Parts: sequence; structure tokens; C-alpha cells
Amino acid sequence: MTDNADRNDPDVWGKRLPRPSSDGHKYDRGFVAIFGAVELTGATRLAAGAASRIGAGLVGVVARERGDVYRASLLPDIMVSDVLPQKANVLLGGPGGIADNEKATMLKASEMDARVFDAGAIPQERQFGGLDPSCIFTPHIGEFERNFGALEDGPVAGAIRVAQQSNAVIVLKSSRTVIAHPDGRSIVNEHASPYLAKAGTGDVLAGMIAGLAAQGMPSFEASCAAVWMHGEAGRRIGPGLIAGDIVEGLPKILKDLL
Ligand SMILES: NC(=O)C1=CN([C@@H]2O[C@H](COP(=O)(O)OP(=O)(O)OC[C@H]3O[C@@H](n4cnc5c(N)ncnc54)[C@H](OP(=O)(O)O)[C@@H]3O)[C@@H](O)[C@H]2O)[C@@H](O)CC1
Ligand SMILES: Nc1ncnc2c1ncn2[C@@H]1O[C@H](COP(=O)(O)OP(=O)(O)O)[C@@H](O)[C@H]1O
Repeated sequence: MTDNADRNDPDVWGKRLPRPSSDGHKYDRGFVAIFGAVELTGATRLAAGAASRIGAGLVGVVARERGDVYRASLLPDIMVSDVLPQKANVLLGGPGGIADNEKATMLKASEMDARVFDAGAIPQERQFGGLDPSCIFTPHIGEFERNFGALEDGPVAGAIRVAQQSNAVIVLKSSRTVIAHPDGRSIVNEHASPYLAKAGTGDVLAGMIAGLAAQGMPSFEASCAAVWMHGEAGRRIGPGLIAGDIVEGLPKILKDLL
């Protein structure tokens, strides 16, 4: 198969963007729980800020260590705990690193509405049992090839291949990000900016996807929407962009889309 995926565009997902109901409360907008990294705490902070800004009703960081660091440095709306919050409906792990037992928890948590596996949390082939199309992997090319072998078939076919093997949505990140569904659908995103090539922007994207999924958006559409909005932020900010700017830019982008 070659590069014949559809283009990412708000037509693909715009109607499914979450809108809070007039009489709803925060739990109606979903609860993202993020496994907090022990060393690279900045990655977790970026992901948490993105999940919150994109509209999840609650965001919690599970910090098995460094709880006080997180309490002092996270945005004040984000909660810190040492166990998984019972009401979480979406799990995100990987930004900044993840412990083996936390990854094992993610692999088993089929009761979640979605699970976002980023960076070191991305499952290897032997761990694919028990996944379903609500699961999302977010590798960059290096992580993809390290986990799943060389992309000899090209990024679109490669992403579809691993989506079908794993039964999860694959977001293969690069200047042309591919989003692939296990049913064979695929979308290529060219709505981006080279200024996104900057530490932490992938952590922000993972938080954005988790935050949209927590609000009830299906994983494939949540991934497409987050990738497009991430690219839109990159275009609006341009030179001087740092990862946190994407998070700060989300309210305006959301307002323009809704
Ligand atoms: N503030 C924080 O706390 C931050 C924390 N972070 C956290 O750091 C952790 C490690 O993440 P990581 O991606 O930096 O490292 P790693 O997994 O070793 O892969 C890098 C190697 O892969 C290759 N490569 C090939 N294609 C590539 C591509 N498209 N994009 C990138 N790389 C590509 C490339 O090899 P090359 O092609 O140069 O030979 C390169 O040497 C992770 O948990 C993350 O969340 C960061 O987000 C930063 C901010
Ligand atoms: N040249 C580029 N043009 C457009 N987008 C890019 C470019 N380089 C990287 N990106 C985007 O930036 C993000 C980088 O993510 P990642 O490599 O995981 O970084 P980090 O681990 O530092 O957070 C991805 O969303 C990727 O698609």
C-alpha cells in the first residue's frame, strides 16, 4: 500500500468535538489520569496541562514518587494522588517515562474509555493481547521503528499494519503524522509547522488526545482532532514556540472551531 490516506481536516472530526452540556458538571467532561514520571517531570506537566486545557473535566497525576514536586509545579486545577483515581475514564502513560507496573496496569485496564500509550509506555508486540480500538499509541518514527521494526512499507502502510496487529489506533508522529485505525482507515496530517520540532511537543499532543477522548470523542477522531489543533497551534505561534505555548493557545483555537 502507498500513500493514499485521506487528509486531516476539521470535516473529519469537527462535528464530534465535545461541547459541554448546559446543565452538566465536571464529571460529565471526563477524568484523565496520567502516570507521573519520576525524573522527567516536565513531560508529565505538559501532558497534564494539555489534557486540562482541551476540556477534560478533571485531570489527575498519579505520582508514586515526587508528589510534592508535582503539587508545587502543576497547574493548580490538576490533582495529585499516589493511587489511580477511581473515577478516571482515560489513562495516559509514557510522557517522561513509566514504571513497569504502571504500564502493566495500563495494559489491563480494559474498563477505561480510552488508554493513551506514549513513549516508553508503547506496548511491544508480545503485549498486544487485551488491547482494543479505544487504545492509542503515539510513537515518533524512532519509537515506532524501535518497537515494531523498520518502516520499509512506508508510514501509512506501516501505521495501518501495526494498528491491525495491535487492535489499537496508531498516531505515527512526524512532519506528516499518520493516524491509522485497526479497521484500515487512515488519515495523513499536513496541517503542521516545523516549529513543532521542539522538546515536549509530543507530550502536549498525548495530553490533548487523552483530554478529547475523556470527553467522549472516539479515539480515532480524538487523535485526528488533536493532531490538527496541535498543528494549528504550531502555525499560529511559529518562531519562538515552546511546548507550553501550544497548551496556552488551545482556548482560542477551540473557540474558533466550536
Ligand atoms: N521536559 C521534559 O521532561 C521532556 C521529556 N521528554 C521525554 O523524554 C523521553 C525520551 O523521548 P525522546 O523522544 O527524546 O527520546 P528517545 O525515545 O530516545 O528517541 C529519540 C531518538 O529517536 C530517533 N528518532 C527518529 N525519528 C525521530 C523523530 N521523528 N523524533 C524524535 N526522535 C526520532 C532519534 O535518533 P536519530 O534519528 O537522531 O538517530 C533520537 O535520538 C520521553 O519519555 C519523552 O516524553 C521529551 O518529550 C522532551 C521534554
Ligand atoms: N518538522 C516537523 N514538522 C511538523 N511537525 C513536527 C515536525 N517535527 C516534529 N513534529 C511534531 O512535533 C511532535 C514531536 O513529538 P515527539 O517527537 O514525541 O517529541 P517530545 O518527545 O519531545 O515530546 C509530534 O507531534 C510531531 O508530529
